[in-house]
Amino acid sequence: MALKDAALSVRENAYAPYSNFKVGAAIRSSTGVVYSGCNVENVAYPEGTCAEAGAIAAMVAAGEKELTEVYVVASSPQPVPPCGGCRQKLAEFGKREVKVILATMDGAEFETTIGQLLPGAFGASHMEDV
Ligand SMILES: O=c1ccn([C@H]2C[C@H](O)[C@@H](CO)O2)c(=O)[nH]1
Ligand SMILES: [Zn+2]
Repeated sequence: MALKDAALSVRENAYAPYSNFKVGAAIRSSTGVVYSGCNVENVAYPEGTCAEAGAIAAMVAAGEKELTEVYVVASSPQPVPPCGGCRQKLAEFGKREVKVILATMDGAEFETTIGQLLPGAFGASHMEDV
């Protein structure tokens, strides 16, 4: 399945009664499998989780640890950039060059990379002396 179709499809399942802002994310793993996730909010607001986090959790639960492409779609006028936490999560499982497409429901797409979203990322190399 195409990443775009997977992201649009899973977005319909988003649970966002507090923000009314539904987000869908799809990632392709290094084996070519597509995993998807949607945002899941909670009445205790900080307990809500992002679409990107859901897709990554699905990939890891399936036994995979490398993502090679990301697609995020939301019903906003402009493509929505992942939050800071999701940028760090994406950087954990994807190389800097990995393409990230941010899209709107109207079909507008903005292309970036994990490295551009999180320049100077904290990584394992920073702990080498520990
Ligand atoms: O990239 C993003 C940005 C926001 N949200 C969710 C979190 C929250 O449920 C709602 C409003 O911030 O959108 C995501 O899932 N991914
Ligand atoms: Zn997030």
